[in-house]
Amino acid sequence: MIPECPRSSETRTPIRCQGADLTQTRSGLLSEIKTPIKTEPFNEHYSLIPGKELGRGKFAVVKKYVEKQTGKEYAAKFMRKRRKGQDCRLEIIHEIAVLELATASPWVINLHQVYETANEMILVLEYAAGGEIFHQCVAEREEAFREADVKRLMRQILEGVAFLHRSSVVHLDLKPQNILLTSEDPLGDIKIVDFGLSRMVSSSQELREIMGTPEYVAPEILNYEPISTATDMWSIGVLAYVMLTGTSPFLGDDKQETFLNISQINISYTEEELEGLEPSAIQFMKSLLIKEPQARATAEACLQHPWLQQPTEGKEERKEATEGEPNSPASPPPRRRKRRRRKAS
Ligand SMILES: Nc1ncnc2c1ncn2[C@@H]1O[C@H](COP(=O)(O)OP(=O)(O)OP(=O)(O)O)[C@@H](O)[C@H]1O
Repeated sequence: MIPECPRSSETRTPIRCQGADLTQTRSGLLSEIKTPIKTEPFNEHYSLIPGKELGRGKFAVVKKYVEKQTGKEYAAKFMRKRRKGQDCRLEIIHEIAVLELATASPWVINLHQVYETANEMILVLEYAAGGEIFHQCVAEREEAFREADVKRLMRQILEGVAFLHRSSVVHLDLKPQNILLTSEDPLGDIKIVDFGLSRMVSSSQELREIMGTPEYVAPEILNYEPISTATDMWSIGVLAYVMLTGTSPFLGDDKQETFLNISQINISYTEEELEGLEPSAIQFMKSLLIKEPQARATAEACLQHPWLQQPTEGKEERKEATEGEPNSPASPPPRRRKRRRRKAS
C-alpha cells in the first residue's frame, strides 16, 4: 500500500544527520539530493537486457540494463511522477536522498545514477543478481534457507537497519520482497531496497498513518499510534519467522483477519515448522513481536542476541546438505517444512 503523496508546499526543517545537514519536510521526507539528475535520453547510455522484468510495483517497474560505456549491469527503476492525479516527484527525491544517505552501508543497494523524463524518474541501481529472498523463503526444502543461512543474512539485515536507524531513517516496508541477494547459489549477501515508504523520524515531529504491506505491519500502524524505529523491528520479527519457516505468522484469509491477528498478537510458536530450530531463535522472534513498541528489542540489541552469537556452519553447509544423504553426519537433520494455509505472500 502506498500513502498519499504529501503536498509539495509543506514546511521544511533543517536537521543534522550522520554529520550532514539535511532538510526534511513535515511528513519526514528529505527534499535535497546530491546526485545530478540527467535529462539526456537514457537509452543512449544503457541497453535493455531482454528477458523478464526484475520487478514491478504499483507505480514503478524495474528492468535489467547494461551501461554501454562500461558493460556493467544495473537495475533501472522507472518511477512514475504522477500517481492518482498527484505529483509525487518529491517522494522520489526523498527515496534518492535516503539511498545517498545510506551509501556507507554495504547492506543497502547502491544508487549509480538518476535520469528524468517528462513522466518518469529512472533510478539506476546496483544490480542484485540473486533476486528477492522471498523465493527461498517459500521454496521447498532443498532450496529453502537453513537456520545457519538465516542467521548470517539476519545479521546483515540488522546491521543495515541499525545503520538506517542511527541515521534517523525508518524503512517501514521491510519484507522478503525488499531484501535482495547479490547471488543465489552460492548464497550471497543481502541488499535492502525500496525506500518508497521510508521516513525520517525526529523527536520533535510525530509520524502516523503510513501503511506498509498488511502481513508485516506493526500494531501501532493499525492503531494510528506514533511510528518509530521500533515499527521496523516488528517487521524484522515477522521477517525472521518467514525466513525460518516459509509461513507467514499473522496472515489470515483476508486483510481484516490479518489485521485482527496482528492487533491481538495471535501468533503460535508451537507450529511444526518451528520444530528443530534453536530455542534462542524463538526467543529472538518473541523479543520483537511485542505489542508495545518500547518493549521491542532494537536493531543493536538484536545483534547482541544469543541466537546470533552462536557460530554458524557457513555458506557451504546448504550445498553439502542437499548433496549428501539426508541424515548423514555431514548434513544437519532436515527441518520439516510442510506447507500450511498461511504460506508467506
Ligand atoms: N537493484 C535491484 N536488483 C535486482 N532486482 C531489483 C532491484 N531493485 C528492485 N528489484 C526488483 O524489483 C522489485 C520492485 O522494486 P521496488 O520494491 O524497489 O519497487 P516498488 O515499485 O517500490 O515496489 P512496491 O510497490 O512493491 O513497494 C523488487 O521487489 C525486486 O524484485
